[in-house]
Amino acid sequence: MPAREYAVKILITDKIVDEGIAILEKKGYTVDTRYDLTPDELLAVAPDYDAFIVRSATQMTAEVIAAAKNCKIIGRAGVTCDNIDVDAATACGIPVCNVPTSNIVSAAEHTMALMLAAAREVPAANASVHEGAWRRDAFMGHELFEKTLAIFGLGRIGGLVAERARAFGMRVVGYDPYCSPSRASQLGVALYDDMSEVLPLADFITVHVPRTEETYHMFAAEQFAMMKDGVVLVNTARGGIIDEAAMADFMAAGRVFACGVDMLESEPAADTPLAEFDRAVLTPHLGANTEEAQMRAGVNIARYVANGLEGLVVPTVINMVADDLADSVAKYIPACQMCGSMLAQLGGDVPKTLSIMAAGPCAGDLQVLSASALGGVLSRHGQASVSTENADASARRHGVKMDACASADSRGYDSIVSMEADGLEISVTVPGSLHEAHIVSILRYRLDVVPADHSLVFLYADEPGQIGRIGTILGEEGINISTMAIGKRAGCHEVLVFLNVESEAPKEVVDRVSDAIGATRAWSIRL
Ligand SMILES: NC(=O)C1=CN([C@@H]2O[C@H](COP(=O)(O)OP(=O)(O)OC[C@H]3O[C@@H](n4cnc5c(N)ncnc54)[C@H](O)[C@@H]3O)[C@@H](O)[C@H]2O)C=CC1
Ligand SMILES: O=C(O)CCC(=O)C(=O)O
Repeated sequence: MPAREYAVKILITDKIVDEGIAILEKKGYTVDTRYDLTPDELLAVAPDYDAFIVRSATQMTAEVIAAAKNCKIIGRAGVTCDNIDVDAATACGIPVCNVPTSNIVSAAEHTMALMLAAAREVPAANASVHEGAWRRDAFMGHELFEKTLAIFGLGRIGGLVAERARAFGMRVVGYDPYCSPSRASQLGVALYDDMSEVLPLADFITVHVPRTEETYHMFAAEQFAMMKDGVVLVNTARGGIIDEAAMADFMAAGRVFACGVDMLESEPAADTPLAEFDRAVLTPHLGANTEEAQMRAGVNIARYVANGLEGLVVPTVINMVADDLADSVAKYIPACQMCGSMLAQLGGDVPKTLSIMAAGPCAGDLQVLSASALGGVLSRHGQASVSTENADASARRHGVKMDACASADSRGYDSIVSMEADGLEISVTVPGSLHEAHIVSILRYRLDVVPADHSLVFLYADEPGQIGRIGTILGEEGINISTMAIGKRAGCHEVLVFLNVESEAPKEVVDRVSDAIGATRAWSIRL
């Protein structure tokens, strides 16, 4: 990264995981965490910051955004950006990005938890036992098996709920005017065009639509009147979609058996009419509150915000060009940047050629992968910001001839990107949802390593005792090895050792190791 003239400051106003904060601090940003700012305090400090990271509690109003004169990006560590005035940000030229798949599994699982808890009166039964009672007859619940579940909103979370409900043996029907019949049929959901046709069919109803003008009080007295007696409703989407007062009336009348509600109309709030019902299972916006979702959200939003500050491609910008980039491509952006940076360090100069070959779902946007790889290559040579818009011009300016192609051979991985710069090769794959890039081949030596900030790479003859020599010298020099991977290449008597080290090894140390093991090549790599 080029030296900065002033401290770039990031304000985080809702708690994200420490791992996310560490990513930003490692890049040299000043990170302030202020989790209890009042709206007025936020307005007052807004001009001081280059970037903001929020979850759902902070209101990034038009006024705050206008005050944030130095803001270059706003990151939402979650899915929904309805607490950010996105139009105001767009008008100010500020990209807003999110992590759209970070918490969807958690939200879907919370939906199932609420559905089961409501159907079996788990909270009330639990409370009674805590009070010393043993009232088995008081709690007679309902099975999910062979019941009809109506899902309103068949997007990311609605789709995951459909899969889970089918595993419980439920019949699943749905209403979503924007869902294609083929998606519904893939999900095993009978799709209806009219909400009023669906309501009388359902034993259970779950809501997964955004809160918009169209969906506000989408479930009001008129809709409750169309539902089956004894229906169970779940809302983990947004408050206000269900009219709480109407639902309370139908619960009081015994027409609604129970409900599970994660999102109240005004948040934070305990003054809902639902609070008086034991069979109203209420949680304080916990859909995304799992270790796993928060790790994905915090780590990935930190990476995206850093990208935005460095002028690199931000895969999940919702108000500008990179909108709607599939997660399968998005997670390869930092991976390609990292490999580009490694290739530039292996080659020692800007390469004359840079070829990208991608296989699997990541091949869905070769332009983005190429721009990211070039960004990594050029970050070592004075140009930090490469986007899809300026990639061609940047390549021409630096004399890099680029090409990219998709391949049908993903070598057994879900997706893989192989890149070659002047004949030097690196292949990377990014399994799972934590976006951890694994190098699976360097210079055609096969291995599996997640590179750290500092690493050492040696090529040497495969003879007994070599690893011991390396370890001894690094130990003597006070350099701790955190991980080690050995790469082999068919028919080659040399091996490649890749060592992640906890601090940068000075050149004299690298030379000392090289001499001791007779290395034919040695590199010290910094990411
Ligand atoms: N409880 C929590 O912590 C969390 C809640 N959420 C909420 O869950 C909801 C769903 O999120 P995603 O599945 O990621 O969104 P998504 O955008 O993938 O899906 C929303 C679906 O609703 C459909 N839809 C829009 N208007 C509709 C209408 N009038 N009638 C029926 N369908 C309509 C859309 O076509 C789309 O398929 C959002 O409201 C989001 O804010 C998301 C994450 C965590
Ligand atoms: O934990 C959060 O930030 C809220 C999650 C949420 O509601 C969302 O991502 O839309």
